Amino acid sequence: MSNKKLRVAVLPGDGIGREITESAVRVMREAIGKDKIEFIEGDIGGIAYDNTGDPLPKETVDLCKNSHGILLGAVGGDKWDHLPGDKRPEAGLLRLRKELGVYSNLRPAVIYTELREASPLKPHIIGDKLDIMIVRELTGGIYFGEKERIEERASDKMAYSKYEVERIARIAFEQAMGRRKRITSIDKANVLFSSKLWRETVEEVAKSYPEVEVNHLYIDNAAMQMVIDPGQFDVIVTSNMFGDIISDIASVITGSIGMLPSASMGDGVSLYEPIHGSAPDIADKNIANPMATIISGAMLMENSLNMMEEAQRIYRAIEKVLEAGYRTSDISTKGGVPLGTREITQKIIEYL
Ligand SMILES: NC(=O)c1ccc[n+]([C@@H]2O[C@H](COP(=O)([O-])OP(=O)(O)OC[C@H]3O[C@@H](n4cnc5c(N)ncnc54)[C@H](O)[C@@H]3O)[C@@H](O)[C@H]2O)c1
Ligand SMILES: CC(C)[C@H](C(=O)O)[C@@H](O)C(=O)O
Ligand SMILES: [Mg+2]
Repeated sequence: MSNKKLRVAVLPGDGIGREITESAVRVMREAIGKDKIEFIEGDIGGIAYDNTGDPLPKETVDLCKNSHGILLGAVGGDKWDHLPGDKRPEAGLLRLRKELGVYSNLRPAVIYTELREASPLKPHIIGDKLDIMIVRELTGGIYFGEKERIEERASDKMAYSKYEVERIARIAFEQAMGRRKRITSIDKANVLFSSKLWRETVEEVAKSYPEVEVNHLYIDNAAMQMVIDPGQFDVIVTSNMFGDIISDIASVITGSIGMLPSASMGDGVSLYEPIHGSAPDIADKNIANPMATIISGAMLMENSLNMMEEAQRIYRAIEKVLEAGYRTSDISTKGGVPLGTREITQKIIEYL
């Protein structure tokens, strides 16, 4: 990237996407100081299909590749569910991830002390601390395998190469080295060939990290363990589909899916997005929780713009807003009147 001015691509997408990205951009602008960054909008998902016939127009890919970081809202909605597979909003997002080569998706699931009551789990199950880093492989596996539909039979191939598993395993081990040095690799090696390769490869990479304790779980047991004893997890490394599922479970333990951000990285520009979807049931009502997107924006500033201090101000402001008792409706437990999307955003700005 040779541009002098820092540029962030903003892709609102569908449903609550516009509301939550607007919130994040407002907070980022305030934290950074005006005019230091240009935020340029692009279309993706259903809205892009409506405007151009393609859920990922070439202009959007060009914009992303010419930016220092990308902030995405969410894509999808009933309106586009009837479309053929490659025209669906979700296909636009998958193609973007693939085109950018962002194979490593980091999904930190952290429970804020103030939100313990919002968790569906009992306090003694949550324990003292919940701080899990889910490392999800993002550009391979069943999402991108050969697909076939012949009349009443359909298939999706789940394939992984050793190279793909090795590179994501290394990312996970590096994460673990900076944390509590414990990795849980999740697979289905009792049934799937691709999982057997996954497990063998993780074991091989583990030899270079003797300080890290490695544990393997099958996905079905992992889903149960996440609910009965989430405190056992430090870093989780897993494939594309298992990571998608286990991160939704982890998110709700933290109080709401509206709290979980993500960073997707590869060798080029990185993509930041909340882990939740376009939530069509609450779109345009000013009730969506914008915090996952705001935290994703802060991660973008930290990792892609080298603005560590400014990002820290955002993380702290969110903590202070929660400490002061402000909530959106998805995390509101005490029967008070929850704030709307715009109003909680304003509070976060006030606490910066
Ligand atoms: N990354 C993405 O763009 C992404 C991720 C998941 C789903 N989707 C798409 O989104 C659409 C809806 O999918 P879904 O309903 O299965 O999942 P979803 O994550 O959109 O919603 C699940 C539930 O969580 C709630 N929710 C989600 N985000 C919230 C927020 N920020 N604040 C408060 N509540 C929130 C919703 O209201 C809903 O009740 C589908 O078209 C799906 O394909 C997109
Ligand atoms: C919308 C969909 C393609 C996407 C995924 O499965 O990766 C979403 O669920 C996510 O978690 O980001
Ligand atoms: Mg998902």
